[in-house]
Amino acid sequence: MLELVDLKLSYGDTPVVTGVNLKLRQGERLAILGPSGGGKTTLLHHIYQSLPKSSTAQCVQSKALVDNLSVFHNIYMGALDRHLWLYNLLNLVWPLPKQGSAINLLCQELELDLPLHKPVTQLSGGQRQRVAIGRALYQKAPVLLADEPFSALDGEMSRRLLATLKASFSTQIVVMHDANLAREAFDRVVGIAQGRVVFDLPAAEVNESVLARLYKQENSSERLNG
Ligand SMILES: Nc1ncnc2c1ncn2[C@@H]1O[C@H](COP(=O)(O)OP(=O)(O)OP(=O)(O)O)[C@@H](O)[C@H]1O
Repeated sequence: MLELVDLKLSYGDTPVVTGVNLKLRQGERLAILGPSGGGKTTLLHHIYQSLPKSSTAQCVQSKALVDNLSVFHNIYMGALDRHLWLYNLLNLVWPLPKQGSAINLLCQELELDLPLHKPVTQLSGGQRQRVAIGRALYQKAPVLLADEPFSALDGEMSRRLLATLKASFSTQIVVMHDANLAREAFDRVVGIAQGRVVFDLPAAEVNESVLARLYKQENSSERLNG
């Protein structure tokens, strides 16, 4: 699907990702783990830019929802590319019943028992994350790219939502912090620290010592900076 060869990414003069080699395959569920600030979001953004938009759904961090819009509008945004501008405009001004019922159903699946007209500013962190997941599901594309979609959810709910995502996306690339969930629910895990790939392994081979090596990179960089 996509091969990254010796990828380097920077913000201005500051390198953030260095010498990354990764083969991303169709039909695979890949989790990206690693210490904070290691370059996971930057890498995911690059992957998103490199894939065809028509086949890729993006689940943004919940802070990227449009605050002054409702649950309905934030989820409907996932469908904007599927419809003509006039249809989109009508829906945004006066939601059509067909779209209302589809989004209502989706909210039930996401265990979001809320009025669809509620502004997302009035939601909890976990509810906002599920609205962001809803928007990605409403894009109806085969490939999911998600940035920490479960960080504000409890483990049991994350597992139920992972099953929903599995049924909807044949290919997944998900940045996450929960190593246990990554090992349990994904085929392959890539560890990124200080902008480099520390490991790229089948999920079953990611053991405690592999994880310790990944997070040790964070401590050593903190020591250097401190
Ligand atoms: N827009 C930006 N401009 C300049 N530097 C940035 C920008 N976004 C991120 N960075 C820096 O790039 C580095 C990598 O950030 P990135 O968000 O990719 O890491 P991350 O692994 O996703 O972190 P986290 O787990 O905390 O979300 C960090 O040092 C961060 O400060």
